[in-house]
Amino acid sequence: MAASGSERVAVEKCKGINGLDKVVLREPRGSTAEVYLYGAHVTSWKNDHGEELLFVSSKAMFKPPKAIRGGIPVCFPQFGSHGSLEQHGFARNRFWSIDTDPPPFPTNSKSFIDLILKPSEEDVQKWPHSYEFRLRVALGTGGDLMLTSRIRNTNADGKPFTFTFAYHTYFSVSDISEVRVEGLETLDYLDNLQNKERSTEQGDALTFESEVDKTYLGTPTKIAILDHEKKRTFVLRKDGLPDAVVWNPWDKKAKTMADFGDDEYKHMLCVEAAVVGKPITLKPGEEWKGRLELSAVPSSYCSGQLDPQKVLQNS
Ligand SMILES: O=P(O)(O)OC[C@H]1O[C@H](O)[C@H](O)[C@@H](O)[C@@H]1O
Repeated sequence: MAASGSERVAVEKCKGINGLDKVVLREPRGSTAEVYLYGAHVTSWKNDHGEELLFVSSKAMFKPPKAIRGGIPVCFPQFGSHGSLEQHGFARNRFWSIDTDPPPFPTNSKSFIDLILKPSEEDVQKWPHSYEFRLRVALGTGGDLMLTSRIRNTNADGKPFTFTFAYHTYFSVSDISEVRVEGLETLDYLDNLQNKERSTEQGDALTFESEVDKTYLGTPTKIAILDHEKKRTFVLRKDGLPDAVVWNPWDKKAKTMADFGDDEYKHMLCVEAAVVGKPITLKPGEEWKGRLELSAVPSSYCSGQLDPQKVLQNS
């Protein structure tokens, strides 16, 4: 996959913070992404101007067994506290391997990496199942970031297993109070701050003025995050991931988190493509696929009026 001559290498394996292995993806026009093998964790996604699009806390530890605070943690086999396992499952704090011989999987990107996670003996004690979890991280021409998870039940005892899942994406935003999220209006959600009580969202785009931790159920495949100050819109497209979690800890919770700066809540928003409401069950031999595609586009802002339909259609 190495490019020749003056071209930059599309996929480079190197050492990251604290000597942890990471992979750098580069796309010819200049976009980049970085993935740590620890957690198969995307920690950076930059556009062709070199601007960072993901939030990673200045206090993130990059120290196993703590998951990295920011970027895109992968939550599996459990999202949040929806089950008896540790919060968000264990995939985010396991060492993944590079999958040198992945099953055929078409791509038109030259800049991608395939990672794989299989259970250790210790994992089997916690979750008594055998599986192969393959994650492909790819940078498209134009700089889109694409994550595809393929999870296969390889149980030899004939038993199915059930899981919940999320790509826990931390977006970098200029100022949380200037941000709107479109695509989740009028949907039902579970309010994680109210014992997962079910409510219905109002008709307006979401805006933020306090702590939020909601799981929206059965969302459209496209969600937009509009950053007015940056004049940037993130567009999430998802497949196989019906739900979306929206999280910002705000000031009080921020202060209780050792790996998160007191004021950093102003510059991040998590919008997480997820499967929570109806967990996935796989029989032995069956495979599930969940795909997330992120793009960042300049947003037009005319005299205080953003037409949500236009933003969603044009992107
Ligand atoms: O601190 P973590 O385990 O990484 O979780 C961070 C957050 O993740 C999700 O967004 C959950 O909905 C929140 O309840 C949780 O606080």
